[in-house]
Amino acid sequence: MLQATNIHKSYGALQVLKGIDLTIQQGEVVSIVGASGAGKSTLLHILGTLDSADQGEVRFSGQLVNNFNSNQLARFRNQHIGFIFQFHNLLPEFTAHENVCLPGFLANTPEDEVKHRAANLLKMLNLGHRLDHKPSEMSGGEQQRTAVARALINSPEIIFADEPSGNLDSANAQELHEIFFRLRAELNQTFVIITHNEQLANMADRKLVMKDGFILS
Ligand SMILES: Nc1ncnc2c1ncn2[C@@H]1O[C@H](COP(=O)(O)OP(=O)(O)OP(=O)(O)O)[C@@H](O)[C@H]1O
Repeated sequence: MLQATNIHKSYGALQVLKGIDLTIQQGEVVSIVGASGAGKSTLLHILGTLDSADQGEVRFSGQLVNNFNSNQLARFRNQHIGFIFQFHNLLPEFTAHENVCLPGFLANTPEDEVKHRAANLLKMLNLGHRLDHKPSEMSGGEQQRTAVARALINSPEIIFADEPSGNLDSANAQELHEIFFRLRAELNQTFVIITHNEQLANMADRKLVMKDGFILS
């Protein structure tokens, strides 16, 4: 469902990605590991259309996104891609339910449908009792699970996660990792996950090791 070909990216004289080829199938959980500075986040941002490559192509289900303008990209991301970052980036003045609803409203999905779906997702992630809580009224694990629900609200084809459990204690990290695999089992959800957590990296269907701008395996 995702195909990246010959991706190159430099920042000034620094060549960060030197020709990455990568294909991700629907329902796969793929982890990306590698030393700090290896280019993992840069690659994830390019795959997720948050940044553009200097050279190479990114296709989703055959559709080339390289030439999309910024409005087209924003719409494409909102409808097809979910993101989870190390820090949840929830809006502090909104409740968990409102935070999850927001990308659904931006996609112009009918309001009732969005609200119903957001509540169901939060319940599915064991947050049925936290719908009306603001981020500051939730634990770190609950905040991150809310971010997972937000990533799922528009039924994305793929979710990109950058160090999703990097800010969690081991019990919450493990719960989050189990959720990823439950979502794959129940929804055939596709994930590409950058992680320094060895357990998560090894649970994935494929573990990609990045070094010096290339994928080693
Ligand atoms: N916007 C930018 N401008 C200049 N250099 C950048 C920029 N973004 C990243 N870099 C550099 O590119 C290299 C790769 O960064 P990247 O964040 O992709 O690495 P990473 O493998 O994700 O590292 P980490 O595990 O520490 O998050 C680093 O040397 C970084 O300093």
